[in-house]
Amino acid sequence: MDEEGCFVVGKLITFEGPDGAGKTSALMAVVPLLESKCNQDIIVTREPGGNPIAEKIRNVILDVENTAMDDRTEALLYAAARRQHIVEKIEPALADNKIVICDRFVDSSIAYQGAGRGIGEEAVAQMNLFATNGLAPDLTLYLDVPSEVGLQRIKQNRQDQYDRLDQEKLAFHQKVRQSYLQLAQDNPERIQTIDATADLDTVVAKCLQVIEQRYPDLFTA
Ligand SMILES: Nc1ncnc2c1ncn2[C@@H]1O[C@H](COP(=O)(O)OP(=O)(O)OP(=O)(O)O)[C@@H](O)[C@H]1O
Ligand SMILES: Cc1cn([C@H]2C[C@H](O)[C@@H](COP(=O)(O)O)O2)c(=O)[nH]c1=O
Repeated sequence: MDEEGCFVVGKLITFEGPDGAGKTSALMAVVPLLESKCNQDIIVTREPGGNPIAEKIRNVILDVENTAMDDRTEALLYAAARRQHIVEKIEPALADNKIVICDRFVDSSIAYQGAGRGIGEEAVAQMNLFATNGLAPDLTLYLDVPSEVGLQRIKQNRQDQYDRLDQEKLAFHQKVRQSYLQLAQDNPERIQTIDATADLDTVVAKCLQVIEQRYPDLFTA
């Protein structure tokens, strides 16, 4: 049940981590494996984005031309995209008893805008409550890598897709990672940390194991 009294029956599972941790790669490999064993429908989505309005906001946020963007404007845009995504896509899917697997959610705002930009993690968490109306993930897989490793992966393999946040200095990404580690420490039930320095197959196997252990009833033997 959310704070407006809507009945939420599905599950929201989020993937989090610093840039280049391998969230998208892991998620894309995990989902077909889950689908082959799971009794419930699964939808995959991402933030910022996930629906046409939020994808437009994503383009504004990540545009390397937008060097003048104020830190609070950035935080508000992420939250605005999130609100639209929740209302249009996440809540209807949860109400329809689906499993929603989302590449990033509020923890990203807390780590990147709260800690990375220095707005304050508590302030960003509070501001996001307005956007989420209390909707929170049931389970979060936090893929942990040292910032240098994540940035190196992006530099090596994805330089053509460098966005405004990827361009930030190492110190920014280190603050982001420290914030994620603190979030994981403060929310041990919800957030499961996965060592993402391992090879992709190992990371994928670990993600599957965590999900299956948490929700054994969803899977056929
Ligand atoms: N476990 C891994 N070991 C080595 N390289 C990896 C691993 N996982 C992903 N990669 C590579 O690292 C790069 C970044 O991966 P990916 O885009 O999945 O990360 P991400 O966490 O989604 O990044 P971002 O948040 O910046 O979008 C890709 O080129 C991918 O092939
Ligand atoms: C949701 C969200 C994301 N970010 C940052 C993290 C990344 O650098 C970019 C885009 O994400 P992707 O994984 O590369 O697709 O946006 C953020 O700073 N705050 C957020 O709330």
